Amino acid sequence: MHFFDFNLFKFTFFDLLDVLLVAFLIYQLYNLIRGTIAANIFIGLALLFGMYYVVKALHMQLLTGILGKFVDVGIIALIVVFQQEVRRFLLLVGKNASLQRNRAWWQYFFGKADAEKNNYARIKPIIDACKSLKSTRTGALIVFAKYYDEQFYQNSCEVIEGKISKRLLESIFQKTSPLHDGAVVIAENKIKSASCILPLTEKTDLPAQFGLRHRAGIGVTEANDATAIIISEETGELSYAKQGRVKMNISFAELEKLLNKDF
Ligand SMILES: Nc1ncnc2c1ncn2[C@@H]1O[C@H](COP(=O)(O)OP(=O)(O)OP(=O)(O)O)[C@@H](O)[C@H]1O
Repeated sequence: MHFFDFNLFKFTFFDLLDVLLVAFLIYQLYNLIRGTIAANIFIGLALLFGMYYVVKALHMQLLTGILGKFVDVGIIALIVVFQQEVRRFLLLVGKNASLQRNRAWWQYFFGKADAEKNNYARIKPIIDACKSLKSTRTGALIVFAKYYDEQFYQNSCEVIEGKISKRLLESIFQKTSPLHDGAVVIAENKIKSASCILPLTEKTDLPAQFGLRHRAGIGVTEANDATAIIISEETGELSYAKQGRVKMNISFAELEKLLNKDF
């Protein structure tokens, strides 16, 4: 009689790799949906799947039949329900293999000082504009898109295609400007568009003072490979959003560091 199957405990290097990769994917998934409404949906679906296997093991025919209908369309339902999260996940995976990254490594080894000098020249007008907007308590939302998705941005934006300058940014966000409502999108080293209406985050754990501007600033970084500076009209505070998370009340020195890294 066969009591114990030692083959069950054969653990190869690839099994270990398999477990580590699954753990990594679950961790990334957790990071993506943490604090969002999707986390509740995910728990709901996990319970449904769990229940299906329990009732199946207990041979409860009727419930197994009903729950089985949901489980059968499992992967398609997951993709439909988590459309935004799947998009963000794929962006995250793709970003690490992107040409932009490889160029950054190249610069790291062969031309760091030069790259930093150029970068400072690029970000200075943005920092100067933020200083001025903060001092006048002018609300602003500036998005830095790694990839300018025409379909995503252009539907709701005014096309600008202008050189990045302090005065242009100030003029756009001035309260009497027809373009001041909405976000400015910077990509390909240009102010691509202004007055953009962006998707709002569905996060439920944000500070009470965060209104639509902050929600839009966080939302765009969830749906796209982008970061965003948010200047509050109410308090003049600067926040920085990246991958759906937000750093509040940052200083200009911090902003410079963040832009140096992300822009
Ligand atoms: N979907 C959106 N996309 C881009 N900008 C938006 C969007 N919704 C609102 N805004 C901008 O946010 C402004 C309203 O900001 P609101 O007062 O609700 O935000 P807030 O996060 O509390 O910021 P503040 O501290 O500046 O008041 C609008 O005038 C508009 O410019």
